[in-house]
Amino acid sequence: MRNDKVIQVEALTKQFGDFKAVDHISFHVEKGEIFGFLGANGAGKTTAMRMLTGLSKPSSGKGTVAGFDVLKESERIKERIGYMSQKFSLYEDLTVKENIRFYGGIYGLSKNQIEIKTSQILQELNLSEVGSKLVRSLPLGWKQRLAFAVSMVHDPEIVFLDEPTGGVDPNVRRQFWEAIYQAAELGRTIFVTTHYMDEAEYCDRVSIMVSGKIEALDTPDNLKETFKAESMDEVFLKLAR
Ligand SMILES: Nc1ncnc2c1ncn2[C@@H]1O[C@H](COP(=O)(O)OP(=O)(O)OP(=O)(O)O)[C@@H](O)[C@H]1O
Repeated sequence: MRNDKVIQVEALTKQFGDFKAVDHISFHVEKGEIFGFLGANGAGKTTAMRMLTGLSKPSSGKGTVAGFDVLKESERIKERIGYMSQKFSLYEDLTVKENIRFYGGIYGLSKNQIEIKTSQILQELNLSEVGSKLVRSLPLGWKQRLAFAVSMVHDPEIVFLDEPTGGVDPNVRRQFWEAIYQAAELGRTIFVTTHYMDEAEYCDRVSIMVSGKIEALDTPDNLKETFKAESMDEVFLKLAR
């Protein structure tokens, strides 16, 4: 892992009226890192992620994502990142191939690049046989893997995953995590929110957000040691209750 900071923020804050949904968070993420972003419901994860992905303007604070300023260069940031939301954005009424082509087009890939990417993704995901099927007909786990691949169609430096594995069983989640590891091995940085504490164990480092603030940030092993806990589940319960 090289020591490049691909995300670096200082005192980043988002205020809705008098309420600070994100309250002066400061942290960095290194290139190729799998960074877990944890917190109970309503802790402020999605709000923070929206600021990091250029979808929402911070109320105060500063920082860079992929080398661009979160306050002034949100459009540049969007070009350099991938994003997979909780309700991932595949079109159910389009086929697998059509979805890949559509997003390739959105990200400005040439026709040729789109064709190459399409066969690459279908092959990597073992989806060649269902390329012409409607996304609607695929099992949820396949859709999640496809959405992840599509979020990287433009070779982004950082991929933001917002609870990417909701609703599928542990086996299917493990397969998804294999895909995450593969992407990280290629030097891609992964920023992932999850409610599953076994997934937190798979991350290089984990931050835990409580009421808009980052209350802890370290490797899973160090967090367990610091909080005298057997598992990340216990760490999370001690902090976020
Ligand atoms: N546009 C908004 N206006 C006012 N309050 C908001 C807005 N967006 C979010 N909030 C509030 O900010 C807080 C943090 O919400 P956020 O969605 O970031 O939490 P979260 O950690 O992502 O939760 P979850 O895990 O449920 O997605 C919540 O109390 C929410 O009600």
